[in-house]
Amino acid sequence: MMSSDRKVGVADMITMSEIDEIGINQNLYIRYISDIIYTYTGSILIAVNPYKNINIYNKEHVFKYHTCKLGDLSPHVFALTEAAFTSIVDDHINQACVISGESGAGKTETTKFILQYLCTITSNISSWIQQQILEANTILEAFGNAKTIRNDNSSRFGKFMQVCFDDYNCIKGCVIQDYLLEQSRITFQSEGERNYHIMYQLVAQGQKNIHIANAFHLRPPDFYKYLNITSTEQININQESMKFDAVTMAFTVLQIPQFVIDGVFKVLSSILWLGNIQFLDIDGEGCDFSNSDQEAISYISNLLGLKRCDFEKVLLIRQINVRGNITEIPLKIKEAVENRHAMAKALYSRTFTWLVTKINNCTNPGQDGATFLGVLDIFGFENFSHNSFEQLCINYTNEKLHKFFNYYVFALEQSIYKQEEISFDHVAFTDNSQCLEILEKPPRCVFKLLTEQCHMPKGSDSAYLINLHSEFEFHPNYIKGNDRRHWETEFGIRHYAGSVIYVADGFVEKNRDVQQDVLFHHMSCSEDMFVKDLSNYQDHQYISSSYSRGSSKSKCTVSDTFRHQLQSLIDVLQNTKPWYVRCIKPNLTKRPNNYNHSLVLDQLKYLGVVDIIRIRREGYPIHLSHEDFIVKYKCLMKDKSVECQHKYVTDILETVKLPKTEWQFGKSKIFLRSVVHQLLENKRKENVYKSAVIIQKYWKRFYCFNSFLRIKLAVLKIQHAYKGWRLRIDFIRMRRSAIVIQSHLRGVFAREVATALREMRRVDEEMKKRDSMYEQFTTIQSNTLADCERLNCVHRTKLILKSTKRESRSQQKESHHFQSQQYLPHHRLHLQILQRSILSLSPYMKQ
Ligand SMILES: Nc1ncnc2c1ncn2[C@@H]1O[C@H](COP(=O)(O)OP(=O)(O)OP(=O)(O)O)[C@@H](O)[C@H]1O
Repeated sequence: MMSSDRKVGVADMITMSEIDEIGINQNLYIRYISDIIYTYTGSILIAVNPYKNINIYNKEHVFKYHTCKLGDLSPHVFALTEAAFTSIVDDHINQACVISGESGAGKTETTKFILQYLCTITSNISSWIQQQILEANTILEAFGNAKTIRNDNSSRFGKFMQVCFDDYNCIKGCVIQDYLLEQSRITFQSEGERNYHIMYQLVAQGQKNIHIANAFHLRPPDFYKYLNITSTEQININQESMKFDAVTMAFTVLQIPQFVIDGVFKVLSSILWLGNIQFLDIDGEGCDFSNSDQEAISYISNLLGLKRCDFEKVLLIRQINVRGNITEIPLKIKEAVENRHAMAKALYSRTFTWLVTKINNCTNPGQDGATFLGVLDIFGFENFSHNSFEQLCINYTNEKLHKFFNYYVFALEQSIYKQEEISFDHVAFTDNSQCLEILEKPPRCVFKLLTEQCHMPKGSDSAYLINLHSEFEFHPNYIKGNDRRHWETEFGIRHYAGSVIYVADGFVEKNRDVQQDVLFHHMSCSEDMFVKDLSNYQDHQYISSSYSRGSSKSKCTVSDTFRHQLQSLIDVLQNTKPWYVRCIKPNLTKRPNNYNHSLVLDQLKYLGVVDIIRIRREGYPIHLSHEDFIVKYKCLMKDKSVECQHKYVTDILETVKLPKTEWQFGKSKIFLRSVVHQLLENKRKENVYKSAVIIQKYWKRFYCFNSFLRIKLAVLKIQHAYKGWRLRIDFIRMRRSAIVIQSHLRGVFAREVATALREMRRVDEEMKKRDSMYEQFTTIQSNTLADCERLNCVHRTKLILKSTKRESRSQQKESHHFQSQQYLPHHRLHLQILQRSILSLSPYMKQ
């Protein structure tokens, strides 16, 4: 082990003598990113917990890895997620990221990084659902995580999150499946460990906010027994209260109504008060409440909206249904205490399952068969000084997943080699089939024998142990132990990751998981809507029991339910393309820059990393049918005509000058080593890139030309319309002006004509006057002449007549001259004006 004061880097890890010995160092592709170590072996990412914050998970890094292919950039969980996401986009196949490692190795953090990455790269459209998915994690962490000696934020449940995508590859929703919440933590925590985070957060908030304290009857943290079993740690009120605010905020984002949130906190407060009930023994036959219990009972009844008398009965009496007759049996003090613990556990686990269902309802992706990327964050292998039923279930999960991993990586691979008749050296791997058989294979196995005991009225842990010993004494994976003194309390299993000794005490009780039917019956009449809903809510145990057995008599045990869940998980995983993240814990002291070599090597071994490296090196991990190979790599050949597939495939491989040792022909497939495949892929991508550029070029040209034509046409249309409009406007203006001029000229002309007419009329009248005068004169003259004649003064008369004629002629001349002198110019002028007006108006007159 390295000294802790020396900064240890990855280089130290690669040259570790142990890894050299098993000959994998040249295959380990390790790069150093700040202090976190990420490394790939195929599609398996190995991540070493740096135990400190490193700036490699920000948005900048997300976008750096987005659209990059695996291996282009330094190994990173973002690169693996991008590869899985690309596989969804390209192949429309469901993906699964299986994150494993021991407690504190960084599984939960890795899960968060994967979700953060997916939400960021798809956030441009449906950001609300992404926010809800991220906030769902906050709630699950508060209710499902707790401090343990190995990890300050240890997930005490397993989860499989299926992030669903729509046809446009945007996040459509998320479905969460939870596995085996650790219930014992509610009522008991080991030294240095704590209850679930939310308990401390709620109590801390009560310390800061008197209204909350009054509403939920909260007391200081050191008041509650369930929070102070062994831990003497002081809680940081401010910090916990801030986390409480984050949880309530998350509830709001998930659109959970306030009365429901209050209901959840009421149940939590009731659980804490339940822990404070102390019973008084009555002659060893029954029990009653102590004085100090009265406050707790009244608060719990009030918080849960129960009748006090009903609740007291549930605490002190057990009801037994014998052929339809209900018999009431008083509980002894030990039973009452256990019953109270069972109530607390049932309330908490039901609240937790209710929350998961509620989150699923909020983030439901709908009914359509969307593709999904599943992220499995499940408890790692556990081996403590005291291992119980929970450890058996956890280790069983790891066995199941290891088998799936083996199947995917080794067994499946080697069976294909055999089928295709290619020559290969058998790769040995840690096959755990036998261990799984002893745990789960019917009719007689570790879990079946346990369920059998649970269904017996007097089933006990010791009877279970006796059955186990007699059944499996000689099984290679069973350990009865050499020390006879422990035969009545312990049994051991040889797991793939090491032998674990289990203490059988409490197995039957834990597996039975006594349902608090009577309590939930009373809760169904509660005034509190959430409490009522919680009682009506069907626990998955009931659901699975009803479909698996069809009778309500034999309820499923905890292990039955868990096995059902696990099997359906494996079924889902089998239909996905798996990606593995193997998380490694560098030391047991949670310190940065400190690597415990043997600890790391142990984890590498039991996580199957060593085996996987071997098979990657010795095997042919890439296999493609001849057709697929030709379709994929035909682009590398100039001659595109395929006469014989076999020959064409060989031609392709020879064109790229690949050594014959690196590939093999099977019966229907071609098998390639990773190096060869990488080379082919690089060439293909180069080719595809070049072709894509040419296609883009042509398309862009076509697109631009089309756009140009469209624009030109549009411009012409616009010009056309504009010119027409402009001319119409000009014409209207000119016409208006012409009308004005016309009217003006017509006015002038009319006025002049009128004046001329008036003058002519005057001249006419004058002429007529003169004519009448002349007539009068002529008349007078003729009269005079007649008179003269009558008077015989002819001469004189003639003379007079002559002179009168002369006079009259000169007068007439004068008058004519005068007239022509006076009126002719006027007439001429008028004519000229008229002519001019008519000429200037003539163009408009035509119109
Ligand atoms: N990539 C990382 N960068 C910085 N710190 C990390 C990283 N991964 C893990 N850690 C630190 O290690 C702690 C434990 O990690 P995490 O809770 O993810 O472990 P786990 O494997 O999920 O454990 P458990 O099985 O107990 O839930 C975290 O609280 C965090 O402090």
